[in-house]
Amino acid sequence: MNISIHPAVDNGFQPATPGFSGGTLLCDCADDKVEVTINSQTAHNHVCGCSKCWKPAGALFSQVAVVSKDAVSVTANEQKLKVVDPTATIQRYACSGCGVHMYGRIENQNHPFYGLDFVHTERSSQSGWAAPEFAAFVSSIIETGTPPDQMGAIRGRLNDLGLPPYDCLSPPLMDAIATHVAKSR
Ligand SMILES: N[C@@H](CCC(=O)N[C@@H](CS)C(=O)NCC(=O)O)C(=O)O
Ligand SMILES: [Zn+2]
Ligand SMILES: [Zn+2]
Repeated sequence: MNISIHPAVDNGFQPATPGFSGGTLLCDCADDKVEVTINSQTAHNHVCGCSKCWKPAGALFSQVAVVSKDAVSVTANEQKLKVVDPTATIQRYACSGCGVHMYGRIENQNHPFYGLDFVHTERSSQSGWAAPEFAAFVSSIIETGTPPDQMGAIRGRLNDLGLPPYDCLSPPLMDAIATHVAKSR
């Protein structure tokens, strides 16, 4: 079976470039592209199988990383951005022309990841971004139509790519969330 996880990982991927300090993300519109400038390297890059994260056509997973919200600014055609689901924890700003999600922001100041934005660095023409490290919300791809009997092969492919599969976030991130909850009690 030919499994396409995501175009940015299907043929392997490069490690981050030391000292890389950011770049620009562009939407998929032919004209008047939305541009988001990121003045920093990203962290915790991963592929996500959940139904809410933006996936390129044909991909089973999204690729998404975090970066300080202070490093993120919309530098062209901001008027095209719309929040996909205002009730979601992550406010995902999508281009109303092409549908590409340009950044996601958490407005709840009590959330463990408050202050971090979610970005898809494959929308950048620069190389040097943080490489993906793991696969999150893997079982969630069933919710959007993947037959359950393909999950063994998909988890195997993720392991082969060096992206250990988890059905929520990775253990270090789950520990960070639990630590935040424990401290807030
Ligand atoms: N099984 C659900 C999982 C959704 C989910 O919890 N996604 C995670 C990873 S992105 C999350 O933190 N979501 C917060 C949000 O979407 O605002 C789905 O596929 O829709
Ligand atoms: Zn667009
Ligand atoms: Zn997700």
